[in-house]
Order: sequence, then structure tokens, then C-alpha cells
Amino acid sequence: MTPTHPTIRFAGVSKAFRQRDGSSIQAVQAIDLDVPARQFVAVVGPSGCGKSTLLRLADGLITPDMGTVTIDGAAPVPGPRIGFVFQNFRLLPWRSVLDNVGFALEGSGYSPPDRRDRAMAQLRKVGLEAWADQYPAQLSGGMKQRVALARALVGDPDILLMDEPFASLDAQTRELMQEDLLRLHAERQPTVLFVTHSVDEALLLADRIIVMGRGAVLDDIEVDLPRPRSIEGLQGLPAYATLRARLWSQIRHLVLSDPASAFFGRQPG
Ligand SMILES: Nc1ncnc2c1ncn2[C@@H]1O[C@H](COP(=O)(O)OP(=O)(O)OP(=O)(O)O)[C@@H](O)[C@H]1O
Repeated sequence: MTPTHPTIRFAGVSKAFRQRDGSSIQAVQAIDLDVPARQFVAVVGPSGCGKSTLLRLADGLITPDMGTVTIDGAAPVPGPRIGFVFQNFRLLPWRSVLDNVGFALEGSGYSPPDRRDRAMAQLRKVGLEAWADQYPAQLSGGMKQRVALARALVGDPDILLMDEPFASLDAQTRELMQEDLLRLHAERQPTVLFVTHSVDEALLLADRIIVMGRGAVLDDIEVDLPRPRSIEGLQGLPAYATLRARLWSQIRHLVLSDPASAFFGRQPG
């Protein structure tokens, strides 16, 4: 099957959530954003600015109050065509590693032996074939995240939605996972929306960075740094330092000017 490399489009999208006290929080507001086929887009911004909501709207897990979200012109439908990776893995503890990966193919027309074969092939790709019959509790955090990545990739998705997927990993594992993701993107070129708190991670991975603040898109930056990229290679580039400073000053300003932030009112250093 040839992936179709779809375009994701947000047009005038707003979404509010009702809180327990009956009030309502505007999670995203009047978002207009086009993500072209194959592009790797990182979304950065302070806590609570609506990044995860944007991903859940793109997956079809939630629907907008106003505006439309479309993938190639149609409303998104959760399923194997869209791979979703969460920060906290969300593996099913009562299922083996193999069954956690195969789970993503349930209901997609593959026979159980086909699902097993595909899940095993994907586990091989993330180096976890030998762990197929173990359970999530027996794995390290890095291994769990590789299982979650395998589960997202097993349907050969042409869209990958990743919500701080490496945030809970130790530094070395994170670097190795970033390398894997860069390789995967170069090989298969899925369209990626990647939420991160790390400016450096966004600059390492993305073609483009969206800065969000209080539910809105505040900046849209093209990352014209050469590929293939590595952290060491980027650090010597003046263009990297310039982009990093621009992103940091925006995020710092957003955090310091947010009354809900613990740093509210602190003067920029
Ligand atoms: N299901 C929900 N019910 C109620 N409020 C919600 C729900 N989901 C999100 N919110 C609220 O909407 C706002 C945006 O949340 P969202 O998770 O999208 O932000 P975020 O930028 O991903 O935050 P973080 O970086 O901390 O993960 C927050 O104020 C959050 O509390």
C-alpha cells in the first residue's frame, strides 16, 4: 500500500472545556494551521496553552466547537492510519508486548496471525523482538516508549501525532529515540505533529515550529537548518543560536506574563 501523505488542516478551530466548577476554559481559539504532506511540525508553548488539545483534534478524539479539522478534506477518524504516541506510554498492562502492538490493528481487517506477524516485524524494527512475550511492567521506561512507538507505527500510518513522547525518558534514551525518529521520518516521511516542551528537541527534529500561547498560534517558524541533524552538529551553527534565542524569548515572555504561572511577574533575565 502506498501511503498517501495527507495534509492536515485546522480552519478557525476553537475548543473549550467545561471545568468541575461549571466555568469553561478556552483550550484553543481560532486556530488556522495547514500542515502539508510529509512536513515535520513541532508545537511548543507553555503548559496549558492547548498543545495536546490540538493533537486530540487532529486525531478525531475530540471535535471542535467551532471551525473544522480535516485530513485531506475529510474529518479525521481515529485508527491505524494515524499513529498517536503519548508521553506516558498508555500500554495495556495485562497484555504482552506483542499484543500491545497488535492491538493497534484490531478492527482493521487483518487476521489474528497477520496481526501477530506485523506486530512482530515492528517490534524487530525497534529492537524489542526478544521481549515480545513480556509484560509492560517488566520493561524500562525507554523500552515502554519503544513499544508505544511500535504500536503507533504498526499500521504504517501516514500521520504521526506525538505528545511529548520522550519527556519522561533519561537523557541518553531520549537522544537515541530522537535519532530513531529522524531516521524513520527520512525513510517513510509521515506527516508529523510533535508536541514538546524542549526548544532544542523541536530544533533538532522539525521542519517548522509552531509557538502556541493561551490557545492561539503566536509564531510559525521555518527551521531551515541542514539535515541530517545531530545535537552536536547544530550547536556550532549561528542560525541555530538565532532560532533558539527567538524561541526562548517568546516562551519566557509567555510564562512570565501568565497569571497562572508560578513565575508570573518575574522580570526577564
Ligand atoms: N478534558 C478536559 N477537561 C477539562 N479541561 C481540559 C481538558 N483537556 C484540556 N483541558 C484544559 O484545556 C487547557 C489546555 O490543555 P492542553 O492539555 O491542551 O494544554 P497543553 O499545552 O498540552 O499543556 P501541557 O503542556 O501541560 O501538557 C488547559 O487549561 C487544560 O486544563
